[in-house]
Amino acid sequence: MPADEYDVIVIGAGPVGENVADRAHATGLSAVVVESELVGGDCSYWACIPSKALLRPVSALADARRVAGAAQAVDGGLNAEAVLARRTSFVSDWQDDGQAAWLDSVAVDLVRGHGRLDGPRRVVVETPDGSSRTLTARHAVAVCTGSRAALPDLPGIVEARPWTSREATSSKEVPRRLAVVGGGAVGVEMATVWQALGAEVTVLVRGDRLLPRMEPFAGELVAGALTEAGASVRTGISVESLERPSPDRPVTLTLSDGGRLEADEVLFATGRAPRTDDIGLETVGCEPGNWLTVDDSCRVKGVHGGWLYAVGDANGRALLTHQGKYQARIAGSAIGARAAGVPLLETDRWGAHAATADHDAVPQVVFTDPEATSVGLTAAEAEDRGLRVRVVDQDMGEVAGAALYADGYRGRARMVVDLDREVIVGLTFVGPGVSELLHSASIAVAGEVPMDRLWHAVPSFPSVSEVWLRLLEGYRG
Ligand SMILES: Cc1cc2nc3c(=O)[nH]c(=O)nc-3n(C[C@H](O)[C@H](O)[C@H](O)COP(=O)(O)OP(=O)(O)OC[C@H]3O[C@@H](n4cnc5c(N)ncnc54)[C@H](O)[C@@H]3O)c2cc1C
Ligand SMILES: NC(=O)c1ccc[n+]([C@@H]2O[C@H](COP(=O)([O-])OP(=O)(O)OC[C@H]3O[C@@H](n4cnc5c(N)ncnc54)[C@H](O)[C@@H]3O)[C@@H](O)[C@H]2O)c1
Repeated sequence: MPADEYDVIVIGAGPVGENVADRAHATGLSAVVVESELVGGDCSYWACIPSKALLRPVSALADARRVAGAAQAVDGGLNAEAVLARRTSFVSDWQDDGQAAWLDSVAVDLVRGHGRLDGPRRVVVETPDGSSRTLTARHAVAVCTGSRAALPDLPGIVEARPWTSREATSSKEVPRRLAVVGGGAVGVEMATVWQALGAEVTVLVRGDRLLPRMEPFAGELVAGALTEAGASVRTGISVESLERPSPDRPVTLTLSDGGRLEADEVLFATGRAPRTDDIGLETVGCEPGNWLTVDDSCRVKGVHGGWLYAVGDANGRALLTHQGKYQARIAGSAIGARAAGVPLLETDRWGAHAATADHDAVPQVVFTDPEATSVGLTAAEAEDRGLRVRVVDQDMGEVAGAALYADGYRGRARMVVDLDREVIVGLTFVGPGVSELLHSASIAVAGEVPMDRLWHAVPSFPSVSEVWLRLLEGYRG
């Protein structure tokens, strides 16, 4: 085989690209990954890892403060310098040697540079030294190029040099005043961090609540906690223009209610755009710049020969690392099976080559204090799908394990049950320490465990997980 011919070419070495290559290689195929920045992707250096490294000290301190006896031992706030240093250590000071070595250890080749499709099964890489290298794939090319922050087109936004998620997770200084635009996961997590590190934070939300994709009480509890921590959360308001007279001066936002807000930095946490605009999609009959539409094996629809895959953020199905890695496991094995000429792929619902969970069982933990977690459908989404549901709510403060976990525990849970199938289709837990509870809910939802059988899954006393018993009792009456 000539040196630059592989069975599989992966464009983008984020967590998803790494996993597609590894899974395809595990089926006996040769694989190469093309990466233009750092092996490990946004997730490792400017998203999940640094944000969680910054958030963990916030919740650890808050947890201690909520337990009499331990609270008395806490006599100060966070040490911002140490928190930022911990973050920097978790991102290996933005060096990717460790992750590049991992690729090597699983026998996946790495080509550094910007990859672009150049017709069917061909990728041209513009390498850092300005030369180009052509790779050809015998079986498949997987686009795993991720997403970037989407900024609204507002007057003055370029001159304002706003923070995106990249600056919000990598800043080495705490701004005195930070305006956060957007109340999704990035907005609330970063507001939590920077407020706790000493910034004066104002969150500007154009809708009526934070975390609009979750049950309404999630945003309400997180907004309440942010406000108690000293942040200002303003709903029903948007930014109309920005003005920063010079880079070293504050930025002034003009708001939709006619008011103005001055800040030292402004973070736009207003969603994501696919990195599919400059990857040669036009050479294979696809429209550049869009989320790539795929089937459940992550194969791009409408491409002759079925050799092009899009996995992870690039397909827009669920912008989460764990969900992208799940898709990567499915796509990697589907590529392997197709290459081996396996006639029937298991593409039915919950089959080995179908990313069914993307539709019905996407888990998410928003690592604010309190944590906001969910899997499956909200009550409103279930009703939109025409399901006949029963909703059971539970105040988590009434659960003995929760009361022991934190004095005055505040949290809430909601279970959404499909009455026709007698299975749970959605679960939401909001409260301190609930992130580790979520996987039990994912198992119930993805496993479609019957309500009658869940009755036999006994949660330990006195743990926070006894909320399960309360929800099931509420359902059975
Ligand atoms: C602030 C923040 C916090 C988050 N926290 C979480 C969290 O806690 N949990 C969670 O599950 N998700 C979280 N997410 C979402 C998560 O970061 C993404 O879902 C995940 O990074 C997607 O992985 P990916 O491999 O598809 O893309 P990426 O991680 O973006 O990787 C794509 C890679 O492709 C490379 N690339 C792009 N174009 C080319 C090209 N033409 N040639 C070569 N290489 C290219 C890029 O350089 C990059 O390395 C967070 C997101 C943000 C912004
Ligand atoms: N812990 C986690 O799992 C985690 C953490 C961070 C990010 N993420 C993922 O990363 C993705 C991106 O997060 P995000 O918070 O940037 O996006 P998002 O889409 O979740 O939220 C963006 C918010 O900004 C609002 N918005 C959009 N344009 C606006 C404008 N011009 N003015 C004011 N508001 C505007 C939207 O209405 C939305 O509520 C999400 O899909 C999220 O799941 C996950």
